[in-house]
Amino acid sequence: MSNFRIGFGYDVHQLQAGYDFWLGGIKLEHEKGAVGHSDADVLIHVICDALLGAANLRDIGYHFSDKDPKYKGIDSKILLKEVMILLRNEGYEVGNIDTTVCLQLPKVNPHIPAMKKCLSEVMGVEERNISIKATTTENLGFVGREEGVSAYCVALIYSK
Ligand SMILES: Nc1ccn([C@@H]2O[C@H](COP(=O)(O)O)[C@@H](O)[C@H]2O)c(=O)n1
Ligand SMILES: C[C@@]1(CO)OP(=O)(O)OP(=O)(O)OC[C@H]1O
Repeated sequence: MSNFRIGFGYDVHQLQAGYDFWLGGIKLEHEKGAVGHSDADVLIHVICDALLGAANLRDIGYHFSDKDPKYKGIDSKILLKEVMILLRNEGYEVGNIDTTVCLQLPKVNPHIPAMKKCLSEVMGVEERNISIKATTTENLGFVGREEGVSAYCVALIYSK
C-alpha cells in the first residue's frame, strides 16, 4: 500500500530590464528578466516548495537561504536537484506535478516542451508527470502591469 502526500507551492519574482529571464530551467528572450538572490526561476522555486511541502520538509528558503552568498545567482536547477535528493532520502518518489505560471508577456506555451524536457532530466521524473500551464491576469495587478511573474504548483508524492 503506497503512502500518498500532496504539497503546494507559490512564489513571486519582480521583472526588471537588465536581468535574465530563467523560467522552467530555460532562458527566455525578453526585454525584462526576473530579480532574485538566485537566478529567480519562479517555476522551479514553486516546484521545490510543493515537493518540500508534500514531504513536510519546510521550504526552499529554509534549505537555501537568500542571505547566503553561496546561493547568489545560483542556477535553480541545482536547488531542484538538491530537493530531489532530500525527497528521495526520505523514501519519497514524485507521482506528478501540476504548475501554472502567471505572466502577462511573453507567451509561455511555445517554450513548454523545452521546459518539460529540462525539468524531467533534472528531476528524474517522466515528462508525462510534469504539467506546465500559463495564464495572463488580463492586464490586472502586478502580473498584468508586467511588474512581476508568479507561479503555483501542486505535487503528489508517494512512498512504497
Ligand atoms: N504568458 C502566457 C499567458 C498565457 N498563455 C496561454 O494563453 C492562453 C490564454 O491566456 P489567458 O490569460 O487569456 O487565459 C492561456 O490559456 C495559455 O495557454 C501563454 O502561453 N503564456
Ligand atoms: C532561491 C533563494 C535562494 O537563493 O533566493 P531567491 O532567488 O530570492 O528566491 P525566493 O523564492 O525569493 O527565495 C528562496 C531563496 O532561498
